[in-house]
Amino acid sequence: MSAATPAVRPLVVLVGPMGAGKTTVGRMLAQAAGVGFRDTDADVETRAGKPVSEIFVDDGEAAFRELERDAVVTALGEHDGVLALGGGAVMTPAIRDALADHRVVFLQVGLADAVKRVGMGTGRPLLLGNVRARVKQLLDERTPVYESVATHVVDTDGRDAADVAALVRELLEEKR
Ligand SMILES: Nc1ncnc2c1ncn2[C@@H]1O[C@H](COP(=O)(O)OP(=O)(O)OP(=O)(O)O)[C@@H](O)[C@H]1O
Ligand SMILES: O=C(O)C1=C[C@@H](O)[C@@H](O)[C@H](O)C1
Ligand SMILES: [Mg+2]
Repeated sequence: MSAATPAVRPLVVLVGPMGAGKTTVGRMLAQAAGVGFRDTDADVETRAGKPVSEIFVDDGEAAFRELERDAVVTALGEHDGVLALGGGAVMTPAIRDALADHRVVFLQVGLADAVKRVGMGTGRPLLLGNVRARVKQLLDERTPVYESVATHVVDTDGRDAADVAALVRELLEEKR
């Protein structure tokens, strides 16, 4: 009889809106916990050979969402550290299903802090135009979805990224 191979799974999956700090906090948390960090936006960019903003322009959002779905499902099955998802990943039903028995932390951010953090950068194609209005619309549409997949919620408003990482770390320790 062969010994069962334990399933590889992330220590924690970070979800939340653009500017919540999934990438920034995720990196800090992984370093502090001594585990690897992986970001599905980066995985998609590697696979496509171009930045997310170019995928949206050249191939469209639907093509990006397909690449994202494959990247998330793959990473959930092979990464055992901190995994950050793209801000809109939870809007894909197959991704929500795949998150079902994982530890998922929703990094919550309000409109004012989110707008401050994303600034006027051009790397986020869904924010082109009126940044504040787009962020508000996405927060309104997506907040219930983040809440539905989350096992934990951490409020990041008014906290710097290191404080948020420390809070998530405490939460992971508590659950051991
Ligand atoms: N808690 C925080 N306080 C202040 N600034 C922050 C905080 N977290 C992240 N930032 C800053 O906000 C910007 C966006 O953060 P980051 O790229 O980590 O967000 P994200 O959630 O990964 O967004 P996306 O969904 O677009 O990938 C960065 O400039 C980062 O340094
Ligand atoms: O919120 C979103 O839909 C997105 C967030 C980013 O992480 C990227 O995945 C992309 O810019 C789309
Ligand atoms: Mg990110």
